[in-house]
Amino acid sequence: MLKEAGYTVRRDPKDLHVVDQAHNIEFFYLRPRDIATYVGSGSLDVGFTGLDLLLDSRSKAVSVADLGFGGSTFRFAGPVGKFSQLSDLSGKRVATAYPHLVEDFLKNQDIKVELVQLDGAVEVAVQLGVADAVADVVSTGNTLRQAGLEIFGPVILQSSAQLIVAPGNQDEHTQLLRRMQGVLVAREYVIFDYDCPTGLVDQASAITPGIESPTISPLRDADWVAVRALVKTSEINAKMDKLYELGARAILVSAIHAARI
Ligand SMILES: Nc1ncnc2c1ncn2[C@@H]1O[C@H](COP(=O)(O)OP(=O)(O)OP(=O)(O)O)[C@@H](O)[C@H]1O
Ligand SMILES: O=P(O)(O)OC[C@H]1O[C@H](OP(=O)(O)OP(=O)(O)O)[C@H](O)[C@@H]1O
Ligand SMILES: [Mg+2]
Repeated sequence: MLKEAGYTVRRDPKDLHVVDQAHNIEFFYLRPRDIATYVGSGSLDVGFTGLDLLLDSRSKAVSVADLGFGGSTFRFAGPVGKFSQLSDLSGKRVATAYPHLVEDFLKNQDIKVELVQLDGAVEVAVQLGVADAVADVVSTGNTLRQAGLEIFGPVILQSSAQLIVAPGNQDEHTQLLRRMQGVLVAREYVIFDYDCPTGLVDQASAITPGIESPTISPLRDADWVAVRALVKTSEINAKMDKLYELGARAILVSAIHAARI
């Protein structure tokens, strides 16, 4: 995303530090767990990290934008059929690599457990006998299934990538944030161009209203107009079907390289 946003990024995945002279920015590539700590202490101005890691770090860094990618949920899981609700965890051993996140959540729910702090691969902790249940990042759920575990209890957290800043540093990130949002919009939308019978423009505009309003341009044949509008990537096929059924033709869909809406 940084590359798409026009910044200099590392070429070698082993590089830990890159200077982008054109933008007067230094980029540091850190372990996911350490990013919020650096930003919270003020040694770095801004950072990209997961909400789960930000909360677990208990750092003073604050999120200024949800970047809408890197989504996961944070859940409790135990052997199939063994736990059904949160209160079943009382007094049990719970393995996690996010002890503060789990501790804060359980404190709120007034449940006491014995936390077993691990560094990763926590799903195997139950099989190896060091814990009765786990609290971990779940995306597809494949890792849990393979370990013979199932989720139970409430969602601890919905996490996704955030742009975080040092406290009191809110002004440092405006250009970075705007550019990242531009990349997100470029990924989220496509451009629709199509020919529409002049009498059907209102109906076609209702299908592709665009952001403010679709662009309608005259064609040489007065019975037709050209329509251009932004459409959500997730709606491409449904909108093409509707437009074609309505009578629109020559429907072209193009990717957006960059955008600022
Ligand atoms: N399978 C996944 N799907 C989506 N997001 C994930 C997944 N696994 C981890 N994450 C997210 O990625 C961020 C960093 O976690 P990650 O597990 O990559 O760190 P790590 O374990 O320290 O690094 P690594 O896995 O590279 O050793 C967290 O915010 C987490 O929510
Ligand atoms: O629900 P899933 O799609 O299976 O994804 C979730 C798994 O992905 C991450 O593990 P990672 O590979 O980062 O290993 P780690 O546990 O050592 O961090 C996370 O910690 C879960 O174990
Ligand atoms: Mg991991």
